[in-house]
Amino acid sequence: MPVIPDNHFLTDYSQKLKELIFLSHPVNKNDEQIVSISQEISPIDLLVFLAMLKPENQVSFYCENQRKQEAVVAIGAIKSLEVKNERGEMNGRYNRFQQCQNFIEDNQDNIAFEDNLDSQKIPYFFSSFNFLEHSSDNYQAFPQAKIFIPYLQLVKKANNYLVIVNTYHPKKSPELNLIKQYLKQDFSQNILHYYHRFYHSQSTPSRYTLEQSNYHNFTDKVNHSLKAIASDKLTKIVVAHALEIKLEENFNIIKSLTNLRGNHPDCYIFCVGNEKEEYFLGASPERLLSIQDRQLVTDALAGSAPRGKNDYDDSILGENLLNSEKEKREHQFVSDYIFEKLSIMGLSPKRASLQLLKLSNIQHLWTPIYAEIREECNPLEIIAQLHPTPAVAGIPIDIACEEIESYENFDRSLYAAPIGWLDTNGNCEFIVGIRSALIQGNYARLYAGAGIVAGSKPDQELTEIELKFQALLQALV
Ligand SMILES: C=C(O[C@H]1C=CC=C(C(=O)O)[C@@H]1O)C(=O)O
Repeated sequence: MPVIPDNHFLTDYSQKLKELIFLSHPVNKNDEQIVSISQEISPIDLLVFLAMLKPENQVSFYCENQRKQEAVVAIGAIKSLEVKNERGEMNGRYNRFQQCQNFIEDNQDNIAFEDNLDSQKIPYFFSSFNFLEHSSDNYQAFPQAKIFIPYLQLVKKANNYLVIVNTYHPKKSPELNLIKQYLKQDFSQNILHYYHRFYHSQSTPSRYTLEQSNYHNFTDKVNHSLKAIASDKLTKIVVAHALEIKLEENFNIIKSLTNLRGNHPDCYIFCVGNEKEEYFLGASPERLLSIQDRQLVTDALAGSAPRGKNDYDDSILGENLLNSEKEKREHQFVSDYIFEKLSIMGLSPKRASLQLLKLSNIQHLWTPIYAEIREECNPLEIIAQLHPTPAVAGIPIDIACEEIESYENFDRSLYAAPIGWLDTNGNCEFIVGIRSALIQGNYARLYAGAGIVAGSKPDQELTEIELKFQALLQALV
């Protein structure tokens, strides 16, 4: 029988653990080795782990795929790299990915693994990139590229839960032994029990004010894009819109993520937090790049329809989507682009047949694309080639990005951008940060976009982005 200690101890437990891991941490002087220790624990909700163990003003990363029963949480940065604005840089489009790759190469041999940890298969590098490699905004919540090794992480694979602490405390030091003892003390029970009290004491935000909806801006942008398409400047462009809302109190990040997870079991639920308690979160159905044991998978995802109110309506909507000449064209641009990019890299990609991806609120045309990785290929090199795909930018890519920059009156930040993790062995999982929002205290900017091709109708595109916003609003407020 597990003994549940009294509340004083429980409060103390997570507090003390945070102190040991984050506060009383030695400063790295001469690029010392990072010592990595791990402990298998009994099951715990990763959001509980995040809520209870993230100290204020520490960076964080969370990504969960319920279908695959996989999730990761990373808290604090023991080592990190930020790449700021790259306008005017030579080869700026690829440089930020290259810099992050260099960071991995410089650090991956500098981690000493204790225990029998199969370190090769564990995410160690957590990363996010802004949609564009530069920005004209004075303030940016997230830099153009960021990669970090965390102090504390939790990795879930099916029913296995592994806590990892990365530290500069020397091997066999008393501090390291103390941390190990703490991790062994019925960790999950201790964290969970106190969390229930914490969670129920949080208020539920309800009322919000719409700071800006300006949907006419969106339809204006669609009309403008249709003209650019008619004049052959572009073939496709993804027009995005930002909805700004304000609450009376701060957004509750953990509750929002819990709601997103409940409402969107087929999506990746994700959240990236910076040192200023600003968060970028969402429920994305789109995988940019997954590599596991040299098997690469990516998604061509474009073309949308709502879900039906009953099975019959739903299958009609699905059939219409599969047979729509305009939606298929919009989709094909994406599929061909990804296929071509992977082929140019010498990866011999293979496409599955076109299918429907049915999500709780929307359905999409979907072509999974597979390839086998050669030894010399590193994941960030592939991401540099793939991002942005025409599912979030357009065709031709460079012209679409120029239009996006000059016509969108907001910074995309991490919207539609690569967010993911890598291990020390070439495995990775990166998603595309769509169906997402930037949260700063009681303010949120929600993002949604729609692909525009010849034949797109502004009203229908507006309905599509309203559907996407609705899903986010339901989770956030
Ligand atoms: C750019 C977004 O979605 C993309 C992914 C799937 C379907 C899309 C579409 O049908 O327009 C978009 O290409 C977004 O949701 O903000």
